[in-house]
Amino acid sequence: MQRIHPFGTLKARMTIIVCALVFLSGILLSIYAVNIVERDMTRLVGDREYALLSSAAAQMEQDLQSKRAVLRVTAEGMRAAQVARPAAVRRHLEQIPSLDQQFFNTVAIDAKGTLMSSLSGGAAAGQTTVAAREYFQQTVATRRGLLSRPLRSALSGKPVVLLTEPVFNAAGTLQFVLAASIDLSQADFFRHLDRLTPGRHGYMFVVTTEGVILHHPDARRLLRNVADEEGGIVPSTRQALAGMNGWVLAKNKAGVDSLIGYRRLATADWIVGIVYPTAEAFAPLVAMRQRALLRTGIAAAVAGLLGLFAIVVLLRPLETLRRQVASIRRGDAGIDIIDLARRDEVGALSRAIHALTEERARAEAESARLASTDSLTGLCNRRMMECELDKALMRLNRTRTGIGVAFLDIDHFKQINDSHGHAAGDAVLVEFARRLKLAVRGTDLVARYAGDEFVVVFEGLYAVDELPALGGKIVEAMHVPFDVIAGGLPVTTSVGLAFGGADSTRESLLKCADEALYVAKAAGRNGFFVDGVVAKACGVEH
Ligand SMILES: Nc1nc2c(ncn2[C@@H]2O[C@H](COP(=O)(O)OP(=O)(O)OP(=O)(O)O)[C@@H](O)[C@H]2O)c(=O)[nH]1
Repeated sequence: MQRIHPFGTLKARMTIIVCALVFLSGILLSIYAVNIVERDMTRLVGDREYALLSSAAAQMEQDLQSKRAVLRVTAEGMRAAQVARPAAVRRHLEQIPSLDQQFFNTVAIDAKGTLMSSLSGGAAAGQTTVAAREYFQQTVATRRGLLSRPLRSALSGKPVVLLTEPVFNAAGTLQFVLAASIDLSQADFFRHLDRLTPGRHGYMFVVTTEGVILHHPDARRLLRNVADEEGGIVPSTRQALAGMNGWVLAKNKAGVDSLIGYRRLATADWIVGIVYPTAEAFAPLVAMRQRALLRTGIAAAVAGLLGLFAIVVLLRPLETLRRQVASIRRGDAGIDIIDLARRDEVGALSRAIHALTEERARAEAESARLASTDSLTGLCNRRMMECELDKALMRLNRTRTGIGVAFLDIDHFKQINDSHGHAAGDAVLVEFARRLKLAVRGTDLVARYAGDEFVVVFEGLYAVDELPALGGKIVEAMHVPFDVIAGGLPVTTSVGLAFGGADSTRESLLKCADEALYVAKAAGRNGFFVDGVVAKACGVEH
């Protein structure tokens, strides 16, 4: 039997396909589920960070408001007290402790832009002028306080932003301008932001809407404009400068994938920002994805094993059927061992195999019959006769009896054909065969040898003396005219008979019978002749 490669079996292929499908669908499902969860979680984390950012922005806004309020109240007090001279101004400022708490420094600048007094000392009053500074000019022009652009302080050299407040006299003439600075390099003002710094590598920053950096963990970047920096503005910051509030997933300036949020203040042209590297922000998500994929893989492997087990169990009847067919082929068992009662595909296959085997057996029997039968007369053919004669000769050893062989030929059969046609000749052959069978015992073997020649094998004879009676019976059986043409057709036969024992062969017996037939023919036909018994040769006349 042809050996099947282990991976070529239906079982192996089904298992591989089932495992692959389970694994693939498991992985795809888990990727799909993880993606949905990740999308929601990302939104959740982004919204949470943005909420923190908004609260930090609100806090910063409140800080600025309270600083403005302190400065405005100070200016109001000075206007009400008609404070005008530098010394009086300085004294007044020194009496307000919240100025010191809220600001890095507070200065008074006269209407011409000359420094009148500075709370923290520094440059000498009367010698420093800020007339050219934008914040001073705008305050004078608008007669209102403002929040300046970030700048480097002329007094301290520090990066600062200034809050200004004009002080008028009773007639409404500008007396001087109060300018209070916030030191951008001091963490104090941005403490709310820094408290909210996300993770280990995240950071908060503040830029003006023009892109100037007010607060950044890298202090060297303070007062730089993001547009002037190497690499230019990252796209998300460009959007924020254009007015976008919200968060995005994008690369930061260093090229790190990050969650980046922006929140613009309502009362200042400032934008508070947050940068949170995604590797850190979504670390739990990454861990969750790995866990999910690992568990899916394990589940798929278990499902595959269960699938294999199920396939092995389900295909067992097929294996049983294969074994049954193999043992039927070897001849160890009959066709009946196949279970035909199953109600599944294996049952259908069993029934098909059973039916096929039976059909084949029938066909073999039929072809064996055809191979051993003469199709016209239905008698055994020559081949079958020779085979049976051989067997009969072999049996003689046991039975210790003799055997007789009769060789027959229809007399002048050619004339019958020629005179009455081939069909009539066939009909004569059929009738001749029928009569011949009736003339001998049912146990005798009657065969058509060839054309109009027939052979009869008689078993169980004891002596050659028995043959004349048999020959006579045969010749006699043909004497009634054959009913194959109107009025009947006289048909006679000549018979040669031979007797043999255990030492005879098929060839010798047939040869003797044929020779005896020749004698019978020569003697005038319509009679028989027994080989070796010349005295008993006799003609039978009609
Ligand atoms: N109709 C028919 N004729 C057959 C068949 N087989 C052989 N024959 C014919 O049978 C004839 C046999 O003739 P022969 O045996 O030569 O001689 P015969 O006419 O019988 O003369 P004798 O044998 O000498 O009496 C031939 O003409 C064959 O063609 C057959 O199946 N059907």
